[in-house]
Amino acid sequence: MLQLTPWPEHFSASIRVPGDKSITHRGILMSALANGVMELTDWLDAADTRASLGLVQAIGVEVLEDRPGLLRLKRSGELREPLGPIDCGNSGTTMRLGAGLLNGVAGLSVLIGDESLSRRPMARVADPLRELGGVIFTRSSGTAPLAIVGGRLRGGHVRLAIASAQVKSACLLAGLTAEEPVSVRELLATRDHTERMIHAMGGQITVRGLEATVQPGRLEAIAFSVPGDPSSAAFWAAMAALRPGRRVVIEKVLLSPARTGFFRVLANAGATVELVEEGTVPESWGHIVVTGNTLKAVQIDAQDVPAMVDEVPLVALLATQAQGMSEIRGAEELRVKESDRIRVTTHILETFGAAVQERPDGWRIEGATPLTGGMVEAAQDHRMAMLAAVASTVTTGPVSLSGEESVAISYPEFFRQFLAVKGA
Ligand SMILES: O=C(O)C1=C[C@@H](OP(=O)(O)O)[C@@H](O)[C@H](O)C1
Ligand SMILES: C=C(OP(=O)(O)O)C(=O)O
Repeated sequence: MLQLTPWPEHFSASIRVPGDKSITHRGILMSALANGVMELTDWLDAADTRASLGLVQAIGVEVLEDRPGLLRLKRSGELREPLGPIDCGNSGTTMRLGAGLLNGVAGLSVLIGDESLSRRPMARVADPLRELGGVIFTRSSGTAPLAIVGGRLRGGHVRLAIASAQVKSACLLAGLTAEEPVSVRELLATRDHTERMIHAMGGQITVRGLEATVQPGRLEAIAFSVPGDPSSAAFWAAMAALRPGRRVVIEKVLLSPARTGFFRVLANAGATVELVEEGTVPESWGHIVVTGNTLKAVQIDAQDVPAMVDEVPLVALLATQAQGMSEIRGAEELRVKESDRIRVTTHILETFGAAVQERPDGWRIEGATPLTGGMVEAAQDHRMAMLAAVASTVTTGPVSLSGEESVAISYPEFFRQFLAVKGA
């Protein structure tokens, strides 16, 4: 249990956040489909990406170097059938992208996960892979464990019924080892790191609007530096935006438009937000400066969600400090993340005294309301733990937070940095 005491009204900080989780996962997983040595500098070393590392090691990828700041991986020979079940831990990305990748491994692969991951929907990935000819089983509830009989995928065309970069990516990775090309049509544009990385690694991929088509073929390994994760940067940006007179600079962050929706919402709410591009490899990256001003209410709907899906709970927190009625709709996907993030966010914000009306797909939130503090639980969800910590920077009283160790999933150094910035 962590005791978080109230913060000063104003502060100014410069922060470096860990490497992007989505890009690190893809770099690790795609090393299994490549010739040569894959080299990731500034990779995210956290529990979720370690699950992906375990997965590729189980099928024959060799770790040449694994140290802070540098990961070097090489596929040795043909991919081999894993000896036992592969534990994806808490990581949906490992399980779903892994389900696609393992179609290219002859034999049986079984994917298991922790209690939270074992509750999350996997039929969404098993169904389209089956449509492409894959042989894949889930429990009758459509959840993990997953069993994949590899080497059978034909290829073809699938149309996805939900907006999910993980499901799209699973189909594209499966397509690289299929007999025929795979085309995936998505519902709304989601993060396109997989498409970009296939292209950068010499794969044949075309993207037209919402449809991506990949040709089967081996990739070539690449070396690149992973920019900071905008979903981790969002916690610092929110802390600054919550009060006039606060300012943060976040260095070397991924600025891909498919990931920066939250920063656009901050600007619409009245914060001063600058995204300054400094490079374009492996994708646009640069620094972000956020200065707090008086906030006004925001309106979010389904179209806005994919570019900020993991940041939506922070929008709810901001709405409690914004003048007027904010409405967040079309975010029902949050209910099937590591926790039911709509319910847990409501619980945290209500405990602190906010005026929150929960809906099936989001919230109506009336602001601005003073937040008191109190005792909250992160529901073993890293993003809920960090949400509560960000909220504690504007509460009048202390916050007791349990489940704070969950930050090891995506941002192990979060609380160390948080206390350092506060000067505690
Ligand atoms: O593709 C990815 O790397 C991710 C996609 C999103 O999930 P969905 O595909 O379920 O929307 C996101 O919530 C997750 O943290 C990472
Ligand atoms: C939803 C998340 O990750 P995953 O789906 O990979 O567990 C997240 O990091 O917020």
